[in-house]
Amino acid sequence: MAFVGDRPDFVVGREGEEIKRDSYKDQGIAVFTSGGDSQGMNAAVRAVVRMGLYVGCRVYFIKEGYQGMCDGGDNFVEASWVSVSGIIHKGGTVIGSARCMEFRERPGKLKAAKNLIKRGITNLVVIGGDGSLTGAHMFRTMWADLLEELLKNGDISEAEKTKHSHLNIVGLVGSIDNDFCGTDMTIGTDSALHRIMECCDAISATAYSHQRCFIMEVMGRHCGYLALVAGLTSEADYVFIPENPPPTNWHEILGDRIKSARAMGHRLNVIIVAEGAIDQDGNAISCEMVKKVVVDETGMDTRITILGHVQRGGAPSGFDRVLGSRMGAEAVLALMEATPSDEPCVISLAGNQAVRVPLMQCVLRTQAVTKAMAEKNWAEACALRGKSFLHNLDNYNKLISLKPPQITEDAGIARDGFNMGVMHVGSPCCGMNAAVMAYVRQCICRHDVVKGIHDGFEGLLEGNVEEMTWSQVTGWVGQGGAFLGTNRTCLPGPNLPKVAEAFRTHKLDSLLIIGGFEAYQAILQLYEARGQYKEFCIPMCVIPATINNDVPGSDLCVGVDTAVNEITEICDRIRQSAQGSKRRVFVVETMGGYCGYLATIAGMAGGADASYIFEEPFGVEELQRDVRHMATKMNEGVQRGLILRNGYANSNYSTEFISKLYSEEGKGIFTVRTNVLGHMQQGGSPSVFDRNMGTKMAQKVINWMSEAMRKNRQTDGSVHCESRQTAVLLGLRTSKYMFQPVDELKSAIDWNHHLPKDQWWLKLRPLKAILAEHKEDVIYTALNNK
Ligand SMILES: Nc1ncnc2c1ncn2[C@@H]1O[C@H](COP(=O)(O)OP(=O)(O)OP(=O)(O)O)[C@@H](O)[C@H]1O
Ligand SMILES: O=P(O)(O)OC[C@H]1O[C@](O)(CO)[C@@H](O)[C@@H]1O
Ligand SMILES: [Mg+2]
Repeated sequence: MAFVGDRPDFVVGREGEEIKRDSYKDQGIAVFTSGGDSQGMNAAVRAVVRMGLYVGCRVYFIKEGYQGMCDGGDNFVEASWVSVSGIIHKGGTVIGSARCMEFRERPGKLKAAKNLIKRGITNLVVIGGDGSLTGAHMFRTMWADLLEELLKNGDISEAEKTKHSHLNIVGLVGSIDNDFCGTDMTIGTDSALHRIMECCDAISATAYSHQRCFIMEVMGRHCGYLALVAGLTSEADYVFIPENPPPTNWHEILGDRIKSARAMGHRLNVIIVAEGAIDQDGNAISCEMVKKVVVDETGMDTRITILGHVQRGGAPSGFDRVLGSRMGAEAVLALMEATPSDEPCVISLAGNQAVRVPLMQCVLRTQAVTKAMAEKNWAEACALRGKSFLHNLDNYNKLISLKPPQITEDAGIARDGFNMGVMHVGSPCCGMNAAVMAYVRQCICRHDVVKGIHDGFEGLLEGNVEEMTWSQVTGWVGQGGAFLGTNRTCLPGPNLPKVAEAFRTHKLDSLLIIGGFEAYQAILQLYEARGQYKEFCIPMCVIPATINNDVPGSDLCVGVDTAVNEITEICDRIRQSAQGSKRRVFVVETMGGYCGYLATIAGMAGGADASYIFEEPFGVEELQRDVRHMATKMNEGVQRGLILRNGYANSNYSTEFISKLYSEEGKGIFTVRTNVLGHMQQGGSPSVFDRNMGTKMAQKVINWMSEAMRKNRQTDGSVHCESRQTAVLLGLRTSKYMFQPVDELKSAIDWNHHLPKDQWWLKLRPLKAILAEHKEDVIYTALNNK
């Protein structure tokens, strides 16, 4: 979705057609949430309402899911712009949800159909899990038949039947389980993982103190996604999931694993059990059973913690708020663009893109997983869950198999492998340690030697280099900052001879730099100096890791997700601080260098009224317009305003200037307070996404590095390579990880501001504006058109 050329009151739908504001005047849309609630449902509801109003529809809530649809009456409520104010940060669903037996049966569906027809509603946005969407699919399949019966019973007229002959349905997958085939992530899963990870971190602390073994049950009646990802990102000793039951002798394996870990000096063990875990025969594996095995096999002091509904509660993560917002807006456009011959669709996430996938296809695939599990075809069940599931499973198995007992530090690891350097360049960020941990362990497994270079190039020049060990990186995945130390200012360029000498001294066969824009610059400088220094003719790679999200060649950097969450949470708290006080506007300054990603995405997640960034030039006109807009909102009952400003947005229109402007112009209407967030954005506990991304990227680099070193091994055993394909950056582009020569990325950069020329997220800004917009007469100009 984007604005069209110089006509900002038009948006373009996904298919390229123009949709004018009010182009669907008086169409009726209803939105409802169904099944288990999930964090982010409110963001989706808000987006459906506001995008629906933008295109001119009448929007209705159906309260309490299918139950409300069957019951009718007060459960149908017309929505307004204000009715979804102040809900984006709330967990659960403000319009209520239910599991409804009545709707499963024909009489229930008849009642629901009649209630819709009587209100002229034939456009539905269903937000729910696999069950809710399956129900929607059945409802639509039976629609013509239901209408026939309603007519026969005299419940509707012939005219009503003709007018409502077609039911349009678009589904949004809202469920913490991530069990619906066809989307990478369901709305709520990321937040549930946040909750689980907070608990894992907390449990680990008490487990450490008492040297205990903890068995944690996480949700997922039929799906092991939550357990799997939680296990991977908390370095759990064992994970039980339904799709991939453990070997029949799991009792012994589990016992041995725990005993070996203790022999290595580990003070604690964590075992994660999915609620729906089963064995090879399909029998449930409960926490009690696992506890008995642990106690019998090891005699360990063992405790069970069942997380339960805690996982579905609490504030949604930044990711879920943005996901819900994007999906909700896209659902409205999909409904409006649908023709009677179109199949109903589900709005799903493929990489960074919102895409429309046929509902029926997703339902059938989701049902196929159930069938595969019933037939004990585990490989098929895992494959049907999708690429991301398989990837996590593979990663988990590799990390686990990397752990003792197979490999111990004193087991005589061959020292004739490659010497692989790893360091950080740039500012620290969350997820860096996870990447180092995964890299180190897998190198050791391949019998390579990892040279950990402390404090970037400064450390290298000072000889601060050590061989890294297995146990050294235990527990690193969940830790923020950069244990290896990092340095932003010392680049190799001015010190090439000394850097070359250090490469020689440490006999480096490859180099991985995990860091920000400066990490990219460093590898580029080394690559460009290959002609003078043969020491730099080794495979080199960058993993982009910075909260700025300004590294070329990658849509996302490690560390960004944690920063977005930090900012989003702080904004929630800042806004809440003004509860009960008079109308107030907060001006919040975020980090990001020249990149406006954080201000934009955290602004979208926090429901900000405006966000000022360098990429979208603004001047007095825009500022005046926004101040007036804020005043209008306040006059109409909105109590608090939130303005985000990226630190480098404009050197003249500083944070202080903007605060003063709002203050002066808002006199008598609202007061203004300023917050400069600073380094708290870099800190905190790494989000699950960043832990996972760091681990995943390191895994990919290992494979690439090993192949590059092997291919370029000389007869004397040294490594020598010159091609541009051997100095690369690993980036996430749309939904693919790609190794791109650093040299090729040079032309994709605005070197004056250290920014990629093409930034995918800028296309989200018009949506952000629509969702924050209030008055009909306020027309936003879109960035893309400037
Ligand atoms: N086959 C079906 N036919 C009609 N309605 C269904 C069907 N399956 C589910 N529904 C309706 O959807 C509701 C929610 O389904 P379910 O309890 O499976 O939750 P869900 O949407 O899968 O969410 P989650 O699993 O995340 O809690 C059911 O209570 C029922 O009203
Ligand atoms: O709230 P209820 O009905 O107990 O639902 C619990 C179930 O909901 C889910 O969390 C999905 O929302 C399942 O994983 C879990 O088994
Ligand atoms: Mg379900």
